[in-house]
Amino acid sequence: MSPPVVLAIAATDSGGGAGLAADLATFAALGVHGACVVTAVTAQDTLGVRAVHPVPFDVVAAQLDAVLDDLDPVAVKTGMLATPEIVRLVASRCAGRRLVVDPVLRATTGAVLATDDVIAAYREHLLPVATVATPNESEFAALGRPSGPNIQVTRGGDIATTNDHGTGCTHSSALAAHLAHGADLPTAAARAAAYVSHQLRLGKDWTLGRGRGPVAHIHATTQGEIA
Ligand SMILES: Nc1ncnc2c1ncn2[C@@H]1O[C@H](COP(=O)(O)OP(=O)(O)OP(=O)(O)O)[C@@H](O)[C@H]1O
Ligand SMILES: Cc1ncc(COP(=O)(O)O)c(N)n1
Repeated sequence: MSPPVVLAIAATDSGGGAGLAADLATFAALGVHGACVVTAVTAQDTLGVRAVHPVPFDVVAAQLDAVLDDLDPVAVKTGMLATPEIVRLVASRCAGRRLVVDPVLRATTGAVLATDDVIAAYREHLLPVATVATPNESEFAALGRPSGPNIQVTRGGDIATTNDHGTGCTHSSALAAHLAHGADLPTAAARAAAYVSHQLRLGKDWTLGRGRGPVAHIHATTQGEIA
């Protein structure tokens, strides 16, 4: 049987920890086929963001058309959306699907990834059509503390690790993957939290880069079989 298709609409992270790298690795780990629409290219590593280059709007729209026309994703997750025009496009084209919105406004390392007009577009256009939105505390505050059953504020957890770059991306992608498999929202949320804490535990002693390392997205036993 074919796997469900899940679409990630987000930005690249050259360090491979956050954004689309985290999204596609999580999709692979959880048995869904991942499609991706690139909204921006970031020059980034475990220490910080050096540059952000938004993809032109018509190229983002063309990627989205291609995926929606041909692959009919059962669930969509959004990460960094870069411009208010992209936020509005995603809201109009993805409303009605299982839509997980992770409002990426700032990197853990401090860089601002969304301007005020992007935040306003989230509030007006994207949050109202989300199946679930997963801001962390500071994103929740920046969005004006929106209320509603579809707002699930994320709050870190009890695993002590500095290898947590891309945790929010990983969590929202896991949520979308479980929704695509047919889980209801409470079940998908519980499974996503369990996946993230399990993978954070597996990667907590890794030393990749000099800053905040990535989550170990793929189960450790596969490493033993390959190496
Ligand atoms: N240290 C941890 N131990 C266990 N679970 C965690 C931990 N950190 C995060 N999680 C899980 O991942 C979810 C998302 O984490 P968090 O709230 O830190 O996201 P975030 O701040 O958006 O992350 P990022 O800044 O990487 O995008 C949490 O709700 C929780 O389920
Ligand atoms: C392309 C991209 N998307 C999302 C994040 C947020 O992840 P984090 O908060 O872990 O830095 C990021 N840093 N870069």
